[in-house]
Amino acid sequence: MSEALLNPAQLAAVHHLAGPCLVIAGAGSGKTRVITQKIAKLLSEGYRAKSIAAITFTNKASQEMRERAKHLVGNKAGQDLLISTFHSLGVRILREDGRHLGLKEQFSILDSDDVLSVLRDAGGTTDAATAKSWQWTISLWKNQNLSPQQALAYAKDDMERAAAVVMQRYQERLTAYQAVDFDDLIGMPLRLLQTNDEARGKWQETLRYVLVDEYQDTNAVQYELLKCLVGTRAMFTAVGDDDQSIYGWRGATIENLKKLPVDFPQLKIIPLEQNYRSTGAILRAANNVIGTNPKLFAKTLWSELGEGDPITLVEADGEEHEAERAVARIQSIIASHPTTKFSDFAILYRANHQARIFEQALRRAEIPYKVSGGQSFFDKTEIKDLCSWLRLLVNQDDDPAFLRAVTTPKRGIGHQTLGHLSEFSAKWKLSMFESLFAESLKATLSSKALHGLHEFGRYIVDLEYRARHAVGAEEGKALMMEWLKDISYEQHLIDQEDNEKVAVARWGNVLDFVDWVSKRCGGEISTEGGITTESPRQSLLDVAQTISVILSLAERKEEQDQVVLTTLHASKGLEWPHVVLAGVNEGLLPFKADNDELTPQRVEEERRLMYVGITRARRTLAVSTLRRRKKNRETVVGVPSRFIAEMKLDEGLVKEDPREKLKRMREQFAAKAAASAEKQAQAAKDER
Ligand SMILES: Nc1ncnc2c1ncn2[C@@H]1O[C@H](COP(=O)(O)OP(=O)(O)OP(=O)(O)O)[C@@H](O)[C@H]1O
Ligand SMILES: [Mg+2]
Repeated sequence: MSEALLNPAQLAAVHHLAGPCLVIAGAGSGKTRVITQKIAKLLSEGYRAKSIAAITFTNKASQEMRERAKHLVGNKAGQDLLISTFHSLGVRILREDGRHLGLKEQFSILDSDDVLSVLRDAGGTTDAATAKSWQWTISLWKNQNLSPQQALAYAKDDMERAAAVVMQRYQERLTAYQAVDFDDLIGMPLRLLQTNDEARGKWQETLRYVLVDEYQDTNAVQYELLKCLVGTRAMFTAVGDDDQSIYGWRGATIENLKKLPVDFPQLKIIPLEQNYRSTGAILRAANNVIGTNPKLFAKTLWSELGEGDPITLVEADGEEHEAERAVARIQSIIASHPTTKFSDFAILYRANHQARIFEQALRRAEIPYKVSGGQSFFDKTEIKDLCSWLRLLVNQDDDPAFLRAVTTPKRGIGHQTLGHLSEFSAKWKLSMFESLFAESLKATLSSKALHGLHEFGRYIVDLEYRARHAVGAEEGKALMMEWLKDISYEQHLIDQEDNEKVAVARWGNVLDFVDWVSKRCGGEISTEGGITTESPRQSLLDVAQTISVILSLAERKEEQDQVVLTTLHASKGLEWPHVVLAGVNEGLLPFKADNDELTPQRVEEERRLMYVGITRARRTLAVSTLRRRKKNRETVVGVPSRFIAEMKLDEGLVKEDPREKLKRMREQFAAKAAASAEKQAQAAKDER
């Protein structure tokens, strides 16, 4: 990549080295590209790699930027660049110079759970909700750079005053533990640089040039830190888009954009107007939506990529139907454009919990995917626990599954016993399960231990028998519930979790899993657009077999070619050729909790989120909305999001006709799968 691939405005931003520079421009206009190119420019101007700091919003974005930089400037220089988030830069400053604040080099960093437990302790409460609300409030204060004393003065009611008092005690405890929380990773370096001339001089000398991506989502403390780092030399470039400011709820403030020209009168502001990412249809929809918000910086964004495909509106009957339609869309696009990869697709949603149904549908279709910026349903501890049992039913020689099942929930079989069993099985080349009933095992184990193991073994054999004969949804479900009761799994979750709410949520996941599995036992009858497909009823063991295969496929595939599932927040800065925006309904996007008020400011931030979502798409965009949706386990009527009307799709819209599309898709996909199987068979033959 060379500078030839920059337009004049981008070039101006890259070449402006005389002072501070702000690139303010819409999505996909090449702001991030300006940053990487500017790094190359700085190196060519004689800046040392170690003296250039580029600050990104997430760790993942840092990694990507480093890769791109290496590509441009070579591995050595690429490695030496200081590319990090504000937080990891903060860690670095504190490790080197935290001693001026009384911090040892090896201080610890508390994660959110640690913070909660310190807060419970400091505030003398066991109530999780109270501790959470303190955590939230204290974090917001810290992001506004308020000390506990200032917070107390600032507190506007009894609740806030209580939080400020807890904040004081919380801070004292952190000092005593030599620990810092995430907010301190910004706040403490700032305090250090503001109060210690030597440290400030050192860091200003070390970092000769600073570049900041996603500037619109910095908070007040980060801005102050940036100011301290660049000092009066003010050698920095910030790039951002006020229309993509989506972290206001976490204390990010658009004020930082307004302050910049005031604090740095010599600031050069460069707008970019050409969008290189999206087709005309997508860009128009994005501009229409964001046009509804009040403007901070006027912007025009145009694209040379042509009108492209119209945007597809999908109206789904419910969440499962929505997921099926998304899967069908992926299959259909791949079938008609054979060079398309799975990694060309992203499914974006507002809230993490929306991922699960998509995961299940993708698994069923054997499409590889990864859940980014959140945990996969199938990676949740409770689901992995249950899957280990199912795997063991299918294949008793699966040692890892055996080990997990025999210890989850705990049944008095200790590590020592299992250690002996493992040695024994290795010696005799048996699986652990096979070893259970070996005569000679008696010699190595106490009769109590042996009894426990035998009991477990017999239970598995019996459960396998019953699973083989539990055919259909009702029987499958009944057997699973019986099994969970036999092993007291719900109690196990309660014992494991201090927090009752979490235990209840985990049990809820278990029930969802039971529903999902038993539905498979029932055989599926799905009717879409007049086509009815029916798969036969199966036994629980058959379904367990399919799940085992799917699980092992998923484990093997640590590959790159995967559909991405991610929240809108985590999708910032990224792009995909094909995007599905899911659950575009009132209540979901804009999001509204039951006792929550949707203020105009909130709607504006949600609208920016919608804008971020639309602008991730390069070639095709499907917006899907639910006619009925689940809310607190009840089904309610789904109202399309106001943002759909704001897209003004009238001319450029197709409504997906499920009947035609589905039929065509199934035929194409089947033909393609058959051709590929044939090719593989031929290749195997040739090899022989
Ligand atoms: N001058 C250019 N010529 C061709 N392609 C470009 C040019 N500038 C940027 N691009 C491409 O356009 C796409 C968007 O660029 P980039 O990600 O830098 O935009 P951005 O402004 O940072 O977007 P976002 O606001 O979403 O973060 C990328 O695929 C990038 O490689
Ligand atoms: Mg970007």
